[in-house]
Amino acid sequence: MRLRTVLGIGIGKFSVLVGGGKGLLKNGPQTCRWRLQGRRQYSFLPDDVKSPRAVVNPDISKIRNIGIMAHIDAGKTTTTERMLYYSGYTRALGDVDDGDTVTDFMVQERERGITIQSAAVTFDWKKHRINLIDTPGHVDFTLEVERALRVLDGAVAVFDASAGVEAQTLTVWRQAEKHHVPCICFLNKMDKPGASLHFSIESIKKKLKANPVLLQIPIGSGKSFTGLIDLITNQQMTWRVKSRAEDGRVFETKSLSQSDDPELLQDAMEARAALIEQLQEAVRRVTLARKGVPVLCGSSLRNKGVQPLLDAITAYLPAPNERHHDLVRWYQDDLCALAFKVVHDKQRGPLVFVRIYSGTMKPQSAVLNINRNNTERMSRLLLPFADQHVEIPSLTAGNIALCVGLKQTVTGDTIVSSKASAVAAVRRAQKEKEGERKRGGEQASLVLAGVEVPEPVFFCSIEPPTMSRQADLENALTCLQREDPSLKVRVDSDSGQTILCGMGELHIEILHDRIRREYGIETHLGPLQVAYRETILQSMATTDTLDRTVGERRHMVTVSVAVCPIMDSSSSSLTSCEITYDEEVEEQLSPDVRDAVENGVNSSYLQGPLLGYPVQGVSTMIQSVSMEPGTSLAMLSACVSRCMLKALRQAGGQVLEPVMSLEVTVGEEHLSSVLGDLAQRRGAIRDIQSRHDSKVLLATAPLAEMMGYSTALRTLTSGNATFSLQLDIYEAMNPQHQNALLNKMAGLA
Ligand SMILES: Nc1nc2c(ncn2[C@@H]2O[C@H](COP(=O)(O)OP(=O)(O)OP(=O)(O)O)[C@@H](O)[C@H]2O)c(=O)[nH]1
Repeated sequence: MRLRTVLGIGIGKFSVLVGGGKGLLKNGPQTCRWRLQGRRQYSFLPDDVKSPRAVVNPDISKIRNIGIMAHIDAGKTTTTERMLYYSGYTRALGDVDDGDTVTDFMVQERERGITIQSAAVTFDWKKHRINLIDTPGHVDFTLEVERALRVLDGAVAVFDASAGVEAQTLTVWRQAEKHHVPCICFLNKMDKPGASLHFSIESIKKKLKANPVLLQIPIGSGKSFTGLIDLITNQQMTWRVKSRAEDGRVFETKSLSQSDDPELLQDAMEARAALIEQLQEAVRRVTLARKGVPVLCGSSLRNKGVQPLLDAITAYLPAPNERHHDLVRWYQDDLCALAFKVVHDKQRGPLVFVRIYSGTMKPQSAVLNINRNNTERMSRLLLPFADQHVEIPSLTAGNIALCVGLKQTVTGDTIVSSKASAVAAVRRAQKEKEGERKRGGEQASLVLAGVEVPEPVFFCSIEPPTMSRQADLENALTCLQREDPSLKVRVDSDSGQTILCGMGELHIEILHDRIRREYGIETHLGPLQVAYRETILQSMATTDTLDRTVGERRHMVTVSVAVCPIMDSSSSSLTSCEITYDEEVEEQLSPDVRDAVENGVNSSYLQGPLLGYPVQGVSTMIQSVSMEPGTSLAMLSACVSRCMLKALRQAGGQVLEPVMSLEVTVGEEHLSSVLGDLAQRRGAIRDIQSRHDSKVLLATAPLAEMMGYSTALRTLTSGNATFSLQLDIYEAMNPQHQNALLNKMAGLA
């Protein structure tokens, strides 16, 4: 039978009948049984399924804003589902493979069994409020993880214990490091035959360069994995689950040592309690300082180890007031919040997720968006519970909320209560930072750092079914862009076509699907193309003169520019272009003329001379500008642009192509065919590692050669391989491949 996850709406009571050593827990269609065997039984599931309205609103020290992050398929969603179940917020265990989980509520997520957008849920666990964000593992949705980490205080990194650290684990770990987010590691899938505690711990040390603090060891392995020993409390926990149908709510704990002398036992217990407290405090300090990461194990799918993980979240991860957010302290008790995600709701319009850093948020109030310098009215305030939201009267610092009514706010914006409170915060900041105020930094210093948006590597044209739907398509794309800053949309100046730029094949495919389902527009996508870049190989100086008479007016201008390459091939981030001036020229030019010159240079950077791709890694020096009186600024810009094109052409154009790093996990028997295929894709093998009976192949390959790789790999290995692909670097193409590309683009090949 397919179980459905129902939230706490109109729910009847569980009835618990205990008799003759047997328990029976009834819950509508589900019935769970357990047997009492004279040992203590723990069940944290309350009698009722709780409504998200019932979430406790504790002191800030008892709030945990955490994210769940991992490589794709490590089990984040399954773990989150168990957390909601054991904390009493769902009445059935959602299953990603059945497509009925709470947090993967998008149709595409349920169909594909993957997380695409990070979902937020709020629940409580032992008097703590946990605001949890389940983030996607697929590399195409990395920005979702980054956005979530920006506003979290702690994270749980979930591992497949048979695979240890995988490619995307490394990426998300680095993101957590960047935002100084303390982490706990959860070694999931301990029930898999290849699961290994030792292997996983070693890979955490070696690949993440982290210091694992092992808090539990598993009892049994693979199919015989039954529970854990808690190394701090010295207790063993075993889950009496024989089949998948049993839900693991019940597990037993027994003390490892017993004594007959009650007095001695009492003394020992007290001493032990003091020791444990000290130890726990030490583990906590180490975790918060990111000097070590607590490691726990379990199997979410088999319902083992999730309750101790929840305990560890409350014990070791920081409360919001234990994290140092430098920029917000100037607001003191005034409202300061960061918008970290926007979703579009058909009925309610844009819903903005915010993290409140200070002060209190209330519905029916006006707030100031510092980034946009405008005042907006928030109509309602909601508590997120996946796609179900609960209206609340107010929310205090340290929490995550959903705002209705903010129409202009986008991801990365800072929201405060009023202009007056922003000015007061500036004053406080200035007082504190007296003497070291940065140039023009007043406003900027109050804006919380936004989120870095990665460069899209793929693009394709998108067309509505008929021109009459063009406006609808534009509206859909505007909404989708507000939700997803990694989607870029532009209009091709030559063809007039609308172009989508995204992070990968899956990203574009999902967007296409969402436009169809959510906005009812059947669009046509052009072939997926690689986002190349252009640069130059050598320095070049050129002069150009424009002499044109328009009507009565003669426009005459002569400019000289020098371009030179400034390529930094050591990083994947694109080296932006620069504009500099000869000293004497700089002094002569008025601000208007400078703007016109820079417009001309920048427009030439947008479309390179070879194939019309954006130019990067070029520094331009303006050597001279001489204009006859009466020449317009538009003509000046046009002349600069033309001169730049000439200079870039003469400097020898070079195409840069995105090169991806690739990790393929494949059974030994298919290794040679995967290697052979990669050689044909201009792949370069960096390393081949052994992992149990599989091989892990680390390689780089140009993105242009990796189109449709998932289908090719599935065919080559009969579906027995997984891979992940992410941008490594933009690299100069060799002359042979560049010529082939130029011919192809010119329609000659
Ligand atoms: N054997 C085993 N399988 C598990 C366990 N936890 C999850 N799985 C399975 O692993 C697959 C992926 O689980 P998910 O919970 O969707 O993983 P995820 O990390 O949320 O995946 P993405 O969000 O798509 O990155 C599903 O088929 C689960 O049933 C576990 O403890 N043991």
